[in-house]
Amino acid sequence: MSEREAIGKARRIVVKAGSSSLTTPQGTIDANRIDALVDVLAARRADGAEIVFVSSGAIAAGLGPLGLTRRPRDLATQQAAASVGQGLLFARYTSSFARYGVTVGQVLLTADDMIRRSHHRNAQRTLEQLITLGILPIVNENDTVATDEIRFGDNDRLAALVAHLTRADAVVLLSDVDALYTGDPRRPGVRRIADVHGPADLADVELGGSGRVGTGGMVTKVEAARIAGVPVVLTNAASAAHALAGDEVGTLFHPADARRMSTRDLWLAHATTGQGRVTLDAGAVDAVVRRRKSLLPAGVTGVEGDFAAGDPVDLCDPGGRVVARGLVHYDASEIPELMGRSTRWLARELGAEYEREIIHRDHLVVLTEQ
Ligand SMILES: Nc1ncnc2c1ncn2[C@@H]1O[C@H](COP(=O)(O)OP(=O)(O)O)[C@@H](O)[C@H]1O
Ligand SMILES: N[C@@H](CCC(=O)OP(=O)(O)O)C(=O)O
Repeated sequence: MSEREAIGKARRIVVKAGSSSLTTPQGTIDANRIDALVDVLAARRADGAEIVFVSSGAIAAGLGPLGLTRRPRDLATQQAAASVGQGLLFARYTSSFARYGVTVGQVLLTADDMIRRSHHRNAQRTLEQLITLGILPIVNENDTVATDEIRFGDNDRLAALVAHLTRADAVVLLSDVDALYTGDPRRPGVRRIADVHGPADLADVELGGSGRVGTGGMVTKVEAARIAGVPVVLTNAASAAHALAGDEVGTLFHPADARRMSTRDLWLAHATTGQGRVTLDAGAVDAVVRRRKSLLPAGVTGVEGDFAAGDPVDLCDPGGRVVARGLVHYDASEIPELMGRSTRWLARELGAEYEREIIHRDHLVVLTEQ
């Protein structure tokens, strides 16, 4: 069975729709296009598939009601727009799916829900239970409380992580462009790419930025496809039915072997940015990279940046190359005093709470093999 055929027969599918496919240029929900997409999802569901729908559009749908004509730059206004828009969007989905007797459940995730083990299991359980109960989950980032530091920012990678969480068989990304092209399709002379098997197929592709209301453009879609671990089809909302049927539309990204990484590690590696850098001596690099140990204060030789405990930070070898990323247990300002010290010394001199690692191995992902 070809991968296209497998998508046509997939049991569980994550479908993600971008803001531009769901909202009008005036910053309101586009009821007609939402209904048309719901028609397609309901039909595939009636065919026996379990659909998990990742819907963007909260910020874009909140612009009109807030009297804004373009996506705001500042976080507080984005949060306000998302708060208004998410409610409107979900109300529309509720009534649109009700036409088919389908009940929908809203799942708003924060990045923390992917990394903290307890939250991660919780999100997984919630999604699984919704599906078991025959409810169609509609997922978005909880933009109203997300902050710039720890935030997915784009729903393409969120969709890939949801595919891992729900053990989906395929992902369909619906955008305002019908496929990946060799360059920005707003420019002449570009060619559609039908299949992507690996990085070599992308070597000459110019991955441009987003459209008017989207986030991330092609870069985040390619990244999502890389980490999904299952076939990913990229096309536009008008071709959704064909994509779900396994027809030759859009671009098919064939899966790489990403299944071996946990969702949490994938998130750390691909969906976070280091908020600072911690430099390791050679022994610590070996411990962290090769032996997969926690990072102890004794192996740290330098610290840069202004991060807080819980933030993702990059770990660098003595030459300055990033070798791992992890969630740090200390504020940046605390580390100079701990550097080079044994945990026993720290516990004796500073108190028992300083006996802990700089980064625990469970909160650490290696980014390069040594
Ligand atoms: N190589 C490319 N192939 C296809 N589209 C591209 C490419 N480079 C940039 N783009 C742009 O990416 C946009 C889609 O990304 P985005 O606006 O983030 O969409 P969405 O809201 O659906 O997530 C398209 O409108 C297109 O103009
Ligand atoms: N969570 C945000 C969407 C962010 C995003 O990825 O947007 P898009 O590129 O349109 O899929 C929102 O609902 O506005």
